[in-house]
Amino acid sequence: MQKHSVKPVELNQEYTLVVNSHSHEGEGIGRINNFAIFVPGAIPGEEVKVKITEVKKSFARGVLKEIIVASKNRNQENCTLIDTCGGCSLQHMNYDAQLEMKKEIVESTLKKIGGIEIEVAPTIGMDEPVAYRNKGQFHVHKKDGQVTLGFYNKNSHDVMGTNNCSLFSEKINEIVVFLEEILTDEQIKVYNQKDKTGYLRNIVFRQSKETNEIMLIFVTNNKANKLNKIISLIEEKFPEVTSFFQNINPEPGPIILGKEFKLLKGKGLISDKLGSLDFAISPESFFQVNTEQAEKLYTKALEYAGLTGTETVVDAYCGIGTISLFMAKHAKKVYGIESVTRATEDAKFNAIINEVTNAEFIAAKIEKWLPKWVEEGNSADVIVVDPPRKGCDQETLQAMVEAKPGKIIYVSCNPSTLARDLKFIVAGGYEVKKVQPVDMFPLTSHVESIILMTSSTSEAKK
Ligand SMILES: C[S@@+](CC[C@H](N)C(=O)[O-])C[C@H]1O[C@@H](n2cnc3c(N)ncnc32)[C@H](O)[C@@H]1O
Repeated sequence: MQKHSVKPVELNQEYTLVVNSHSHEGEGIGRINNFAIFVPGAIPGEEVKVKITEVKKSFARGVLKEIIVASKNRNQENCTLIDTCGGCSLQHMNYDAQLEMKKEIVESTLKKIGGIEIEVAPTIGMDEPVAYRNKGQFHVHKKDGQVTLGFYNKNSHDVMGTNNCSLFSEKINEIVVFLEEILTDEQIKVYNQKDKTGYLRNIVFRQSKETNEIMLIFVTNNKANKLNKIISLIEEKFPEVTSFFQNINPEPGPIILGKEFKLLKGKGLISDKLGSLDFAISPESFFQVNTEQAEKLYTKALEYAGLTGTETVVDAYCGIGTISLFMAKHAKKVYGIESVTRATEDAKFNAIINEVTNAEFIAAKIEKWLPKWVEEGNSADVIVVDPPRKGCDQETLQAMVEAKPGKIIYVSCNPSTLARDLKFIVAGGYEVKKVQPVDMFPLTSHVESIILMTSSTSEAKK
């Protein structure tokens, strides 16, 4: 980006500009005298009036005041909270345009950070991108005696009610309203972010798409259990809530869940289905938030692996064993490696309920386990990695290329760390063959991708 000694825009002034590109967060970008202005909510092709809210050395940011010429990709029916909620940054665009933008984000990030130029496949979208979230994390807030469950405002930590959020099922929205009523009536002390006092901090929901059963997790500031009355009232009205947990989080920071979970009532697990496989999920285990799209993602992983029944597969960062079990029925042996012990236990249980006997799950950090496993002379035909947003550690990447599998499949929810890691793997003797974005998070700028890499050396296992 070019640096300007005299900025062509001034704070709080209004300007008219044409938007001609977008950022990786989906904000529109227009230029004044070649000085980039980022405008959330503006779409490439639009002419807009903006008010400048921030001026930096090489760019500025503005709020959209008026759309002078609208894009044909502008969505006309938006959520009533579009101007305040920080949740759905792409909801002002129609769905096809969102999918196209995500493809472009992946393509340009791979090129810019990874130096990889490749044709990216069109993003796999949903038939109907609504009510897709199987997990919701709501902040609990009290003002003038009234309790609200909601999300942070766009530009602050003020909590705003969700007003029937379309990302969740009707049932979750009904329970949210009911909880707001009973928490207000029962005078439950709500945690105050500012002075760090109070009891109830967050309420987390998980819902099974297959069975509709719901798990509720009450996040509290201390170990006291003041929730029994609330639980009885919910149980009476909503029999689909089958597990009630307390999670204790005394830490003052922004992380929602603490380390300790206590089952207060119910089964303690919810069950869901992906393809023909059943999965049991504990409150602390990772499970993709969009069940319908997760199934498409894992089906793609299986297609890329091209298994014939003779292969050894390593599924690194395996969670509750989703990808491992998708692969196990078509491979000789699968190793699933996961750092959260409880998730590994879920994975072992999931192998049993699906009658899979050739998958072994190991509770370990992959950056410790894989180098040792390779050093002991082991090798795999296919290595799948599906790391958290920060991507893979150097030790993992190094061990992966040293293991010389015929195929590496990389599943990622962060194009930037993906691009960084692919660059390393390419330097280690691999070629990027296929890049497939999958829309796991419709209406937001987040994008999941799956990448197939094959070895470009003859030493690797075919
Ligand atoms: C994006 S999730 C993917 C889980 C699984 N593949 C799925 O699709 O459900 C990443 C997983 O990696 C686990 N994890 C994080 N750091 C790890 C590490 N250093 N070694 C092994 N697993 C790790 C997390 O607990 C989480 O379950």
